Amino acid sequence: MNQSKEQRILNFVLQNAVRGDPRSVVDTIDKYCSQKEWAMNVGNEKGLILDKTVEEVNPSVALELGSYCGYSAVRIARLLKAGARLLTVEFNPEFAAIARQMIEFAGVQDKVKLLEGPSQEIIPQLKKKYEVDTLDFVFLDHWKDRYTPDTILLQECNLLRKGSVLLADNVIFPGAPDFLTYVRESPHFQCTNYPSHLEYMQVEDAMEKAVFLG
Ligand SMILES: Nc1ncnc2c1ncn2CCOCCNC(=O)c1cc(-c2ccc(F)cc2)cc(O)c1O
Ligand SMILES: [Mg+2]
Repeated sequence: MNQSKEQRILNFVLQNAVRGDPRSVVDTIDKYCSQKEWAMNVGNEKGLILDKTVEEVNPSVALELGSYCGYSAVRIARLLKAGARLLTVEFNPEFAAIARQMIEFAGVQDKVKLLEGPSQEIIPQLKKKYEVDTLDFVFLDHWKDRYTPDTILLQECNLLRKGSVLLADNVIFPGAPDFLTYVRESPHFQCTNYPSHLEYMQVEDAMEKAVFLG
């Protein structure tokens, strides 16, 4: 049975990156996906916006929706302080298996817990099953039409506190227009837009930061 693109990305990392070095894993995925096969990692241009936001927030508990191959989980985890943790949620079992191996190879497995399943099932379990009080940082990078319902669900589950930061990928391409409207019109969020480009392409994209005001 021929390999999936995601398996080819993982194999390229296993053969070319440095085990235990998150930066080399991130750079190696970017090298493969810019030169050989496009894939929906957040990429380096938007990745720098992600890095700056994570450094600014310095989260103790972070959530990622949409792990894919683990690129942004590795990118986020490498910046977390001792004792901080990232929960990353992936719906697709093949992607989850690849992401687990990517996280392990990068050496950030002690900081990252990958939860397999749809976000709308996992989010209500975070407090009781995964011992989360509130989330300091949330990276939204899953189905674009889940951004709004899951932002509402996070509030309903009391998982946000005054100052919790949401950062959403792809608000221009593929686009999350209802999410932009929702957070920008809500009195509970203070929003900032970061224009950028679609990973590995010269197509306009952007990230939106939404700070929960309580
Ligand atoms: N836990 C969960 N619960 C629910 N759903 C879940 C889930 N975990 C995963 N999923 C499923 C969705 O996962 C992937 C979502 N990401 C994208 O679709 C994406 C697409 C493009 C893109 C595609 C084609 C183009 F031509 C141009 C750009 C670019 C990006 O940067 C993207 O992030
Ligand atoms: Mg994305």
